[in-house]
Formats: sequence, structure tokens, C-alpha cells
Amino acid sequence: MRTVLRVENLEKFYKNKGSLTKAVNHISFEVQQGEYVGIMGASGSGKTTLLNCISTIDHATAGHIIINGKNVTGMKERSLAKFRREELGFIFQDFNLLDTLTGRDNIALALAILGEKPALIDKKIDALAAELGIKEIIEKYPYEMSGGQQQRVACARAIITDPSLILADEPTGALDSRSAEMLLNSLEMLNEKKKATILMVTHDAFTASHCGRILFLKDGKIFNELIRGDDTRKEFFLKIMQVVSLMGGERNHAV
Ligand SMILES: Nc1ncnc2c1ncn2[C@@H]1O[C@H](COP(=O)(O)OP(=O)(O)OP(=O)(O)O)[C@@H](O)[C@H]1O
Repeated sequence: MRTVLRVENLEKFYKNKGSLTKAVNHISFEVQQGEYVGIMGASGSGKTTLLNCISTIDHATAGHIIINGKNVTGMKERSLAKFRREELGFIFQDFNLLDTLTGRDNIALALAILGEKPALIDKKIDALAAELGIKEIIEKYPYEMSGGQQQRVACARAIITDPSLILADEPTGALDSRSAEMLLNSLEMLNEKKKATILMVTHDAFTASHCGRILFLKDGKIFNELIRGDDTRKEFFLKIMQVVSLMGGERNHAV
């Protein structure tokens, strides 16, 4: 298996009026191609900081992040912008679609920026929209879509460029439970059928139970790791809940 992401001794410290917050404190882990990995932890444990460093939005204080063989920690902003476009797909809690573009054009933009031929853009979008069940809504503008529909368009936008790694930050955070489940089915499809490698931050044990592996953060460090293996989703959910309660309780979601 190929290593898509390698995080080595990563540190991110914030200095504020003499106090030092170790938001990410010596974290190391790897993600292999085709893995679906969740990051869980209490509020303030460093999840978003870690994801922002990996997504190259934030600069690490020390350590290395290697994505698809490229060390992003040393890259300059111009190379980083190109790197993000070519190698990463993003799914945010609040969808982040452009309001002035239809769903189709939001997805198309990601491909157009990479220089894809216009004739191929529509073909690729049509095929993916059918797989994600969003064919009927992609000609709509984001404000004409439900949150769940917007998030599935965001999924399509994240995968259409065939990125090495998809980064999702609380992707179900703004969705009701039915829309969340549809979104999770879409992510599962991207992972299983399209072999997408996904790293997802979530508070929610139900959402996390769709992953193949979970890293639990506490005070900026990896506190525990769970691997789903042959567990059913429900069995994995119960194991996740055990770790969550061991760590001091979290927001929950019924199985
Ligand atoms: N810009 C900043 N300046 C100073 N401290 C920060 C900054 N950003 C984050 N922190 C601190 O770093 C720690 C980790 O924050 P982070 O947002 O990564 O946690 P989180 O696990 O994502 O939390 P949540 O689940 O609430 O989003 C917290 O103690 C936070 O207060």
C-alpha cells in the first residue's frame, strides 16, 4: 500500500501574552491510500489545528507533513496554492459553495482551474452526479438546495479533480440526521468505489463509525487509536463510545 500522508513530529504552538498553547504537540501518524480515517477529540484538543496544518492553510511550528511524497512544510505560498488545487479536496462544515454559481459550475470550476478540456468537464460531472444522486439538483444555485444537497455537491467538487487526499472538517456538523446519513453514504461511496483517501474531523461518534480507523486527540497528542477491522458499523460505534466516555464524554448521536 502507498502512504498518502505522513505526519512526523508535528507541533503547532500559539504564543499569547506570555502563555503558550501546545495545540498540536508531537503528533506522528500515517494514512495509506484508500483509507478513511477519522480524527476525534474533545473541544480544544487540536483537531482543527491539525487538519489546518495538513491542509496547508496553517503553518506548523515544527515537524513535517508529507503528502503524496511532497514535503509541504517547506513549500512557499505560490507552490502551496498549486499543491492544494492538484492534490487536495476539501469538504467544510458550512459547505463553502460559491453562491453565484450553480452546483454544476461550482464543481466545474475546480476542473477548469486545472485546465481540463470543457467537453470533458460536463461528461465527468454528469457521471459523478449520477453516482452521488445529485443529477436533479446540480443546475440549481446553492440557496435553492437543502444543506444535505449542498454538502453532496461539495463532495463532488472535492473528488472531481481526483485528489490524493480529501480533508473533511465536521462535514455532518450542520446537517440533520437524515442528511448526515446520506452524506456519509456518499463519502463511503467515494472511499469504496473511487478509492478516495479521506481524513475527517468529527465530534460525532455515529459519523466516526463510518471510518476504518479513528485517531483520538487529547491535549494536542494522540491519546488512542481504534481500527474497525471486521466490526460492523454498530460494533465500531460502541467501541468509539467507550473511548469517548473514557476521554470525558462528548456530544452523541443515536445508532
Ligand atoms: N489562533 C489561535 N491562537 C491561540 N490559540 C489557538 C488558536 N487557534 C487554536 N488555539 C488553541 O489551540 C487549541 C486547539 O484548538 P483547535 O481549534 O485545534 O481544537 P479543536 O479540537 O478543533 O476544537 P473544536 O472541536 O472546539 O473545534 C485550543 O486550546 C485553542 O484555544
